[in-house]
Amino acid sequence: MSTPADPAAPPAAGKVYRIGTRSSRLAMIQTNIVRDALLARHPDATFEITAMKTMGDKDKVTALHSFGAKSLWTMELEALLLDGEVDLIVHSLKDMPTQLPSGCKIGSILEREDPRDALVMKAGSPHTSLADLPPGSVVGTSSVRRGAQILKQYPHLKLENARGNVDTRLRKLDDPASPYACIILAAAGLIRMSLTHRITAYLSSPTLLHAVGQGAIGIEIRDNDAAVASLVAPLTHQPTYLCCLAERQLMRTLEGGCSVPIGVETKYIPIAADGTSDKIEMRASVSAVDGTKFVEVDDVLDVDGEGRAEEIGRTMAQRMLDRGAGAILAEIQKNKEEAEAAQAQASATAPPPEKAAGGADEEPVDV
Ligand SMILES: NCc1[nH]cc(CCC(=O)O)c1CC(=O)O
Repeated sequence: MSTPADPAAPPAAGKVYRIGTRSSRLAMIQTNIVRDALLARHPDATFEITAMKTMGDKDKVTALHSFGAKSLWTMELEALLLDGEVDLIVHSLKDMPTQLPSGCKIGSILEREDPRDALVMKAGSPHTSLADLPPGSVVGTSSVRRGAQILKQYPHLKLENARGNVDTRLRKLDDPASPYACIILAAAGLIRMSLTHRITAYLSSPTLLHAVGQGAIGIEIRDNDAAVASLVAPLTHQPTYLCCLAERQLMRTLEGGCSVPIGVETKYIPIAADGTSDKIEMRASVSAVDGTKFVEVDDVLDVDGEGRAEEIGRTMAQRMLDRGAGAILAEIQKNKEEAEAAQAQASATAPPPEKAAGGADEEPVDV
């Protein structure tokens, strides 16, 4: 993969580029950000948006993990990309698997929106923080990363799944009949959807480290398409790009094929022109699902191009493994396999469950 560098020749006037995306409201907003940025640079070109519901959008029942969870939301769009039906795909970077299919690559990562998680209280709640909530209060989240870190600090709170897109989750939260005292969402999604007023508090370390890639928009392209590579490269925000490469390499080194509760925070530290390297500060954690075990590392390391950025992710992952993260990961993997076996057994004996109405509005399995 080459560093997104500045531009080659502009596209021929009148050229048509097709942009693939999921059709949720947030995905469309993010796709419009990319389309507008491309159009501003290439007013003579045409950018068409192809929005689709993906398998993950349509089937809310099938055991997600048995399909390799995360790729459910990206693989059909990637098939369109590889077939030449679209020329680029706009994703929330945090929903992109760390291993892309062969023939695909990241062409650009745009400047990150606020990467933190956000606490959203039920409408009319008198509470303003997690610390404020009485014992037994229900936090709505389907993310093991969010759940584990919240239980670690607030073991007296209860977790309940809260699925659906951002609008759906807010509606469920505010329903007086729902059990939720609050939900946790990515601040970036709320901000981009003009829902900033719903943010009760921003959460960050030591309470909650965000997901790998959270808040960033990633553009996926064909790895042999030099024209589209040079079209999208100028949209890259280099500090975001390097931080996200480091985060994705951390995850790739730790996960061994399955998604696990990894939290991360990175900060890009540019150094004045004194000859020293820019640096990335990275803090990362792995937690047991119930929050009882926890490994965290934090350091500031030199970054100099994408190779060094990935090296930072690998180094920090190795330090976590040296400090016992492997045992936590193995336990999570074992629990996952047992749950899948139980599920397989249940679906072999029970009639197939009805498919939920679902829709383009569903967001991916939470991370
Ligand atoms: N899990 C789904 C998802 N994927 C990206 C975002 C928000 C935008 C982002 O983090 O870039 C969300 C919703 C959320 O977690 O609240």
